[in-house]
Amino acid sequence: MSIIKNDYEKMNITKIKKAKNNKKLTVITAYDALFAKLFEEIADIILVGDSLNMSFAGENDTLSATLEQMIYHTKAVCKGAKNSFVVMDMPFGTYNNETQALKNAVKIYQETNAAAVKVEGGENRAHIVKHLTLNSVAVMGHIGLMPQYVRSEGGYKVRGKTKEDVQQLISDAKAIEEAGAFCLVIEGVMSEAAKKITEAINIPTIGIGAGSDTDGQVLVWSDMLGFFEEFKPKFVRHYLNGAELIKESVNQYRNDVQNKTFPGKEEEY
Ligand SMILES: Nc1nc(=O)c2c([nH]1)NC[C@@H]1CN(c3ccc(C(=O)N[C@@H](CCC(=O)O)C(=O)O)cc3)CN21
Ligand SMILES: CC(C)C(=O)C(=O)O
Ligand SMILES: [Mg+2]
Repeated sequence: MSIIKNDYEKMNITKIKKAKNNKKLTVITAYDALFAKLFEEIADIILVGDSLNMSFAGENDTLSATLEQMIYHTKAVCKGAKNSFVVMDMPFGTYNNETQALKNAVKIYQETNAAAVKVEGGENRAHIVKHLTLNSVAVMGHIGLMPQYVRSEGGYKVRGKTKEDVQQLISDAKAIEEAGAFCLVIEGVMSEAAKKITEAINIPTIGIGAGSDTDGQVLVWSDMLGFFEEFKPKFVRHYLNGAELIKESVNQYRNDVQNKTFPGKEEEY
């Protein structure tokens, strides 16, 4: 434990809100119990992102992730990180209207220990966020580049490049705050715009590809640890050469098997 220097404290909504203009929030994704346990006492929030559809399931985008799959992974993450504030992404198509969104959010609360859900959308979806928060569901918003819109938008596009778009993003952020969200992810937004959005609202913003002026940062665990070799957008920093280290180790294992040095005497019964 001694090598990990941190001031970990168990998170709750009140503490997260107080982090605005205070301590930067560190958010990381997790998809299973083993990794969730490793992140538990370091990250402020663990996100079970629908990015798992790409980095876990090998699909090309997040759209085919199902509610059942997300619940399965969220259960595993909550088991591994019992003390963490866990947020689950509501997958594409599970919050198209108020009634459907609430029904699915209640199912998430009934079947997992997630503390909150995350939904993508700005002004256009604020009424859905409002319906959830009015019914006691804690909601993290997500604006800017919204991966669940990739097919309808025809790609991933960095936002906030024009005055008009910056104004739209600020309106989106305000609408989501007004709807009762406790926190807001800003993804793929020009840094200057993300700064303006952060200044325009009173709930903490969590950036990914949105510069350093948000109230926190989020990264996908397999990106930042270098396990997802094909995915290296500009905003990812590799803190570990995961893929390289794993391939070297498995290669070593194969060599040991082939030259019969594994198992050794001390590994036998
Ligand atoms: N593993 C993983 N990490 C993520 O960060 C992530 C996912 N999956 N899945 C869901 C979304 C998809 N994300 C993406 C996907 C592609 C780009 C991308 O192509 N970015 C371009 C910039 C595009 C532009 O300039 O308009 C890049 O080259 O960085 C960015 C974010 C972020 N999210
Ligand atoms: C990248 C984060 C914000 C996310 O939504 C995900 O992991 O699905
Ligand atoms: Mg997501």
